[in-house]
Amino acid sequence: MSGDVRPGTGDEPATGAPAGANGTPAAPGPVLVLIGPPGSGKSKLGRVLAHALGLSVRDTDHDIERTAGKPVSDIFVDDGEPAFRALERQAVAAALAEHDGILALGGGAVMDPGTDAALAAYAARGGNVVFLDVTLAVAAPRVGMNQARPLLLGNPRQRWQALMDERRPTYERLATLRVESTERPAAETAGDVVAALGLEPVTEPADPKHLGDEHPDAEHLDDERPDRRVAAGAPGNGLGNGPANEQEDTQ
Ligand SMILES: Nc1ncnc2c1ncn2[C@@H]1O[C@H](COP(=O)(O)OP(=O)(O)O)[C@@H](O)[C@H]1O
Ligand SMILES: O=C(O)C1=C[C@@H](OP(=O)(O)O)[C@@H](O)[C@H](O)C1
Ligand SMILES: [Mg+2]
Repeated sequence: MSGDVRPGTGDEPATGAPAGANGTPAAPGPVLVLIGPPGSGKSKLGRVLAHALGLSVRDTDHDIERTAGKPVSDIFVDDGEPAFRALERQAVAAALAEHDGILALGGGAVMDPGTDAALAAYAARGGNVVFLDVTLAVAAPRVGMNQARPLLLGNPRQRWQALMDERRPTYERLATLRVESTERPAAETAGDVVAALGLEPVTEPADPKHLGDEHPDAEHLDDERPDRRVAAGAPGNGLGNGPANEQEDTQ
């Protein structure tokens, strides 16, 4: 296990509230929310966790792209970052209110004061805010020169570190659980999250439609086709493993 639970929450039930099916908090909202910088693996872990737990996954970047009808990178170029952040604020609020599975946020979402407050309230009512912590050395090859991350264009390593330095205090303050996203396979990191929160993996593969595959832009947004993304469950934790999990993301 690499990670820690925020002091004061470690002795409580995984969801901090009487649990429903597979850790679903009694209070409305996602089973868990993934936060962290670009390349920490929020989008990927979201899908792996959802598949392993038999839950649906929602990624606010995908919601924003669907609303805007274009990729995040185009929103930044055509409309500017403030317009993207406004869409993101709405997308996160809607997802926190509506979604009851796994929720992956964009890396900068937590810096919006309204989103910050909404996540703090979600955690206060027993929600799980999972900070995927990662070093520049691990994140840099993952994000690379990917044009889909407009904030990293120019000098990706310098930009990434500057963003992380600015955001780390917020990630740490909001997190109820911090897990290190290292060079291990994503399924192992997901296993840490599952174990720390006391969630129950399913043994049968989840229906692909629960993995975001129905998203109209899924092919563009995410070239990991869910039905071939997660291989056979790893012994003991029901999580997929291996090369099928290591394909390239765009967000
Ligand atoms: N644990 C991991 N091991 C190897 N590659 C990973 C891991 N987690 C994510 N990746 C890869 O890194 C890239 C960025 O991951 P992604 O989930 O999009 O990060 P985020 O949503 O946090 O920006 C993707 O190509 C993804 O497949
Ligand atoms: O860090 C950020 O401000 C951003 C991160 C991206 O999401 P990922 O963290 O999933 O890459 C995406 O929301 C947008 O490019 C802005
Ligand atoms: Mg992402």
